[in-house]
Amino acid sequence: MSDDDIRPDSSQADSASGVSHAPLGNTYHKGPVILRGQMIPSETTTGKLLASEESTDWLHMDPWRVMRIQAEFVDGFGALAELGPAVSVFGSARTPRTDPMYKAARQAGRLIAARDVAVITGGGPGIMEAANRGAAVAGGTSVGLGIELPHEQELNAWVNLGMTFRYFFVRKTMFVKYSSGAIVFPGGFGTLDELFELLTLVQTHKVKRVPVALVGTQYWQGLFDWITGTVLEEGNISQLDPSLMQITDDVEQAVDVAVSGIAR
Ligand SMILES: C/C(=C\CNc1ncnc2c1ncn2[C@@H]1O[C@H](COP(=O)(O)O)[C@@H](O)[C@H]1O)CO
Repeated sequence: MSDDDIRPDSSQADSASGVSHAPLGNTYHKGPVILRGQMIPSETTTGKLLASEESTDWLHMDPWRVMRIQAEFVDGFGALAELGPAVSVFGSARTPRTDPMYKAARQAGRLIAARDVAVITGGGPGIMEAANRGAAVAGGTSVGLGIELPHEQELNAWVNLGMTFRYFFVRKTMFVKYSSGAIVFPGGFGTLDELFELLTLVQTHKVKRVPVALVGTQYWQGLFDWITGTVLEEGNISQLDPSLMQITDDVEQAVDVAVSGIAR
């Protein structure tokens, strides 16, 4: 029975005489609530649902946004729940295909896939494309978790399991939840955001330790020295924290580090 069904209240009817003793007339059932007489609404719930609306302001309000965020979590969890072991590869969206780091990220994707581990990237160009390419060509699972950006961008052509997110924080949850390790290639703010998100969650024990390999000693050493020097000396991190990441130029070693968190 639908929640807006109107039916006579048979408990009030005298079946012998056939005379209805429902002094207030029909009973309107709204879930567990009954309404009679003047309390019966002129519009039904279904009627309201199906009515066309003049204003679409609600589309841009927080309660509706919360529903969209929920939907994004549901779709993400649904798409990735059965992925199996995976490693995230982060790095610049701007790395040209001719750059040695593009080649290195491709190699990383291939080596990760060869270990039967899925590769997860942001699904964009540059390092992301290279890692997806290496994984897909090697016959592996090549995941792209894209982000809706003002200038429309497709997921790169080497993604074989992809989803595009509207919200950065939902997408970042997916990276953290579904990867057991990460390889970080040279990159800009996006890459640094992904690296520090991971390190912060590990440092604060929100997630268990995730091995992180940084590829490119020349690129990362300055940051690492500043962290282990100034940041540590000022007492803003603990002694342990710098060991959460390892820097290398050797892609095979980076893959070893990243997959070391996967129980076999
Ligand atoms: C800037 C350009 C394209 C952006 N396209 C992106 N698509 C998917 N994911 C992206 C994109 N840009 C950034 N990201 C995420 O951040 C990391 C790279 O950011 P960076 O600032 O380039 O370091 C990356 O790992 C993604 O997850 C024009 O080509």
